[in-house]
Amino acid sequence: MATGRTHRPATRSRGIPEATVARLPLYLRALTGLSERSVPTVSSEELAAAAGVNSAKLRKDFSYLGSYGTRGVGYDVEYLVYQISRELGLTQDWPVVIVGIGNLGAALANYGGFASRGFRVAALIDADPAMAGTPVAGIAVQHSDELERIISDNGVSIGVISTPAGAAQQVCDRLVAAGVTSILNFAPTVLSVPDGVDVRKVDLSIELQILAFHEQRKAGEEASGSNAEQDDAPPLRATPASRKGPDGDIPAVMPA
Ligand SMILES: NC(=O)c1ccc[n+]([C@@H]2O[C@H](COP(=O)([O-])OP(=O)(O)OC[C@H]3O[C@@H](n4cnc5c(N)ncnc54)[C@H](O)[C@@H]3O)[C@@H](O)[C@H]2O)c1
Repeated sequence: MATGRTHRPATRSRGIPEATVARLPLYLRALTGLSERSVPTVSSEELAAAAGVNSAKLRKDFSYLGSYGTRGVGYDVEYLVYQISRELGLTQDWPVVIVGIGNLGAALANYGGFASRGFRVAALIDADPAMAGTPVAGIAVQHSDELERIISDNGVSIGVISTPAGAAQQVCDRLVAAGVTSILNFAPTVLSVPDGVDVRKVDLSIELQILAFHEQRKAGEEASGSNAEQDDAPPLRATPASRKGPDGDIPAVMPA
């Protein structure tokens, strides 16, 4: 669900394109489901369907991992889980801090999916002195005066920002100065970071706006279909890629 982009070149150092990296979590989620059902092998078509990705693209993605499957058998589920987890750096524990423990920060802290994917919530930080010591998801909130010490003590490299937009850049600067090199930003603002720091932005309202665009387009197509002669303007239509979800990272539009 993360939108925006990382501040990195399109191809990572080991030669895996960013678009492939962005799909690896989708494969992993599908594979984890198969693993939980003790399914031993899976074909590229089955896995592609489960991940919502085109199967040719899946095979290309897996070739970057050196994983080609066995003809007639498919891919070994457990080995692929291991390979992708290793590639994503999930075979190690990642301590994460969440800054801004309001509605969203508390919901994120309570989300069980982080820990099961190797992300341990090491600390919850908020600027409101009244919140200091308050337990959220079983962790006592700490005051933001402690931010630098917390980052250093816990060896944190990943920070989540869920403060109001006006505070996000300052929080980001402090996180980076304290040693954080990856930031997941929920605040509706663009963050400036130095080279070497990755930022991913999550904005549900942007996702909704994209859906609204498609809804409007569908309604326009219906209207022009039933009353085509009255509509001179060419409607915008989505490219096929924009309908594919994970395959089409940025929905593109072009004149019909
Ligand atoms: N990305 C999304 O899809 C999405 C969805 C919902 C909300 N948001 C955004 O997430 C942010 C939080 O929303 P919310 O509803 O939880 O707000 P909220 O007001 O409930 O919580 C914000 C918290 O941040 C704390 N805070 C303020 N300044 C701080 C600072 N400098 N350092 C540390 N903590 C600080 C406040 O004390 C408060 O507890 C907002 O920017 C909002 O727009 C994004």
